[in-house]
Amino acid sequence: MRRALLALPRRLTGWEEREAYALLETAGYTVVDVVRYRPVSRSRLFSKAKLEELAAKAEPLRGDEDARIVVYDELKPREYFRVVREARVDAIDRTLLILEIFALHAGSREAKLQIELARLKHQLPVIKEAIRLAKMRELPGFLGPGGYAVDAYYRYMVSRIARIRRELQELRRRREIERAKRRSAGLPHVAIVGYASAGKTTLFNRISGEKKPAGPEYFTTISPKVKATSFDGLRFAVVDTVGFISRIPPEIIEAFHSTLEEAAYADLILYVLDVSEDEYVITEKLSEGLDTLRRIGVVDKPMLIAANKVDLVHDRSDLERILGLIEAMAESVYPGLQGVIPVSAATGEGVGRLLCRVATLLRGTAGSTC
Ligand SMILES: Nc1nc2c(ncn2[C@@H]2O[C@H](COP(=O)(O)OP(=O)(O)OP(=O)(O)O)[C@@H](O)[C@H]2O)c(=O)[nH]1
Ligand SMILES: [Mg+2]
Repeated sequence: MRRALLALPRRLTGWEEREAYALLETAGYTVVDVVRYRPVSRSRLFSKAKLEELAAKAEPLRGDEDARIVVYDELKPREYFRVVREARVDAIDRTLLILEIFALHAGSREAKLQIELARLKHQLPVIKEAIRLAKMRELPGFLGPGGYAVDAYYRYMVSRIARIRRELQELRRRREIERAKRRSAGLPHVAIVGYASAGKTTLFNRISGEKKPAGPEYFTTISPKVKATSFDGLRFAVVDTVGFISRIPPEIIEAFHSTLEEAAYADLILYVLDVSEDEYVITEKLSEGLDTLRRIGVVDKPMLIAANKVDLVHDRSDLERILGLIEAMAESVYPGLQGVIPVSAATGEGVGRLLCRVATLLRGTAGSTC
């Protein structure tokens, strides 16, 4: 495990803070100390005093190449250099933390390239700032003398970004051809979406008979998985996608466009929601998720909500109330909602009924019995 000093903004809610710790753990960090702060302004996160506190707490990490200060926020280049110069420990922000996790799980060439692209785009302004500082002689010795090395690195990054973009375009074109082939074979598409760790892959495996990895960590699934399957004589393709998290950084939204894009092309959205969590968390995650979908252009496509992990909810009247709440909330913001169905992807409870509803909606027949 790598050691981390965590800098947490005070505005986070309880579950967002738990999400922060979960992400750090998934990325392989042990948090050795925490600094809480209120940003001074949009561009400046830390006051002078806060910076000194950060540096003091980072002291034990000095000299440890793997250790990081993790600023759970957006770290602007100037602020990055302030932190690193004061604390003398390298720092990453929330976006880079998420990219580190993505890198751990990226299997396909496309996923790897997308992560590299997102990382390069994130680093570019930092390198620009390094060039500026080197020219002002404020950053002696950074990446070699005189800033020439930095200049060369900057040019390398720009050309690498262009190369990756071209290769990604080619991969995307191939994916479109694949998608078109599946379509001409007449297969309707069902995209499974939802928050990280909601149980999307577990449901995908159960529906498709696949054995893709599922687990309690965040972002077990990075690139989309497609499998043709059938229910009640109807063949369809089911697609597993990357999970949502709160406030997805814009770099990642773009980089993972192709994964989420599957949802935009699907005939039906299966939104997996973990209903074993606190009521407040469930509704927050639902509205965040619907927001993310809206941003990729999914606004009124038919959607079923799979209220998952009902095996963990023991009080049935509690469950009824939560299901009602989810339905009311989703209906008020998402016109395409076709129902909320309680399931357990783990035990299989309710999955038959869910598939019956899926088949009915895909066939477009009215008056179904499920
Ligand atoms: N008790 C219970 N656990 C479940 C159920 N469905 C999934 N899980 C567990 O929840 C965890 C997350 O499941 P995944 O299927 O990996 O979730 P995911 O949504 O694909 O997660 P990411 O790919 O990381 O976004 C795993 O530990 C599963 O075993 C369920 O119905 N009941
Ligand atoms: Mg998954």
